[in-house]
Amino acid sequence: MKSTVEEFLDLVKQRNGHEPEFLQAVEEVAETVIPYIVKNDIYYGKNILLRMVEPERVVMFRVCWVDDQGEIQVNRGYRVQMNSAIGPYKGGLRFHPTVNLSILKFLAFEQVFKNSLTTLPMGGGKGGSDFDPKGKSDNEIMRFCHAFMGELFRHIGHNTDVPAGDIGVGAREIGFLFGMYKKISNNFTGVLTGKGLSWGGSLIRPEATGYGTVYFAEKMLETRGDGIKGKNVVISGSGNVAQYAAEKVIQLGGKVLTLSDSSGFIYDKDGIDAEKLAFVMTLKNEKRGRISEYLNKYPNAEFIKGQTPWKIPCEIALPCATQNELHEDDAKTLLNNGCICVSEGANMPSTNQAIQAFHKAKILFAPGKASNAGGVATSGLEMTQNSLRFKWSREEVDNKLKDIMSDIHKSCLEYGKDDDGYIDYVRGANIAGFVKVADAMLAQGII
Ligand SMILES: NC(=O)C1=CN([C@@H]2O[C@H](COP(=O)(O)OP(=O)(O)OC[C@H]3O[C@@H](n4cnc5c(N)ncnc54)[C@H](O)[C@@H]3O)[C@@H](O)[C@H]2O)C=CC1
Ligand SMILES: O=C(O)CCC(=O)C(=O)O
Repeated sequence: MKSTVEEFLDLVKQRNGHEPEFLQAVEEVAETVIPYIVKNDIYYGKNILLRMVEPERVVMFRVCWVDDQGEIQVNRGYRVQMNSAIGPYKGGLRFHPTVNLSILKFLAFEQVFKNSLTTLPMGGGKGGSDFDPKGKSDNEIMRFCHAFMGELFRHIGHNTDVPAGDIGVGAREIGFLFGMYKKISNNFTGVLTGKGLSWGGSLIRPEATGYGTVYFAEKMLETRGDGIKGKNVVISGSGNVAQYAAEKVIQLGGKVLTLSDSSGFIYDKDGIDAEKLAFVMTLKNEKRGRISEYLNKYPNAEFIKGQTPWKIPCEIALPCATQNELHEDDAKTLLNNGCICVSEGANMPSTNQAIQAFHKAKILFAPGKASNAGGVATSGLEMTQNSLRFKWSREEVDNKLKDIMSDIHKSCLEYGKDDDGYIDYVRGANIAGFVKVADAMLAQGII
């Protein structure tokens, strides 16, 4: 006899068989949420999860632009508007050659649960393009962003859908996208978040995802009477999330040993301190160089080509680069080396098999939809400030961010505590995120 979870996943597979990342994200949710639905009459028999895996709308469009050599380039643009039951669609834009519908649907699906967990009124969406920003001039980036917004503007709005950044989309790109939206719509509105401080942006938004990931790790460690201070921390990535996760770890007295990019990782056994991190920020955000160039300035560090950093012994691991960057073998290596806490800064960086290994060893493990929700939460705070035509101080936003991460942690405890006291943060986050969206969908009827 097939279980309800298997039957559900078979159906989702029939419809989305060619979308492996999306199926992986759905499987992780279904395994914890379906048993909850079965036990709760108000959700049972209403196909609520089946409705949630179907995007409300998917927009796919052509993006034509001219490169510096005068050649016409053609890319594909997308916006997946997944669920608007609790608020306008909200979620980032990713510019990376690997972008396709499977990746964006997994990200949009995760975003629905994550945004629900933030306690703020935001639905879930995600978008982007297969455009590769690597090696492009600022003018090419600008022309691409303008062309992309030339179509996307029809589908977004401050009460409809509010995009932001993700991989390959940072402050520079948000500026170009916002400029074009404002020009075509003749409207200065909070239609994007991650804006510059002088034109509607919020303090702490650039830091928020990385800081939030570390605040969440602290909350988890607190449940065991522990903290970040004095811990060895291994971080992957060297982009927005990794940089500010590293900054917060350093501020809290932890030792950051690694950072990475798609070419490999650097291992600095003396620790990456504030000065070294400032060098990485300039290298990555301004010079747009490779992480291996760290050794030009700090030759005592090592560069390990083509590998992820999980074999470096640590107590805390923060995967902050990309999806499926931490496999079952990596999880076992981390565990054998004494890792006690994994807080995901990236979206779905650990495979489902790696998560099982962490759960089996009963270490602290937080899925991205809980631990990296600080970024979108602070985007929600940016939207609030835009609506109020007001600006909160750095300290005010940071305190709100801390409170939100603490509330997310409480929600995970409410739905994720096992009989033996172990906290299954995956189950906790999935069910807490589901309940709020499902209740709104039920109240709004079959639409
Ligand atoms: N920026 C934000 O506010 C949020 C980002 N995230 C997630 O965090 C992760 C990182 O995003 P950002 O730091 O914003 O992007 P970013 O563009 O600033 O940096 C991406 C980083 O990932 C690395 N990377 C990309 N593809 C890789 C690959 N195939 N192998 C190894 N490294 C790779 C890049 O070298 C870079 O260090 C993504 O999973 C994103 O979805 C999650 C929540 C919010
Ligand atoms: O700030 C936002 O709206 C998007 C953040 C994001 O893309 C994410 O949480 O994965």
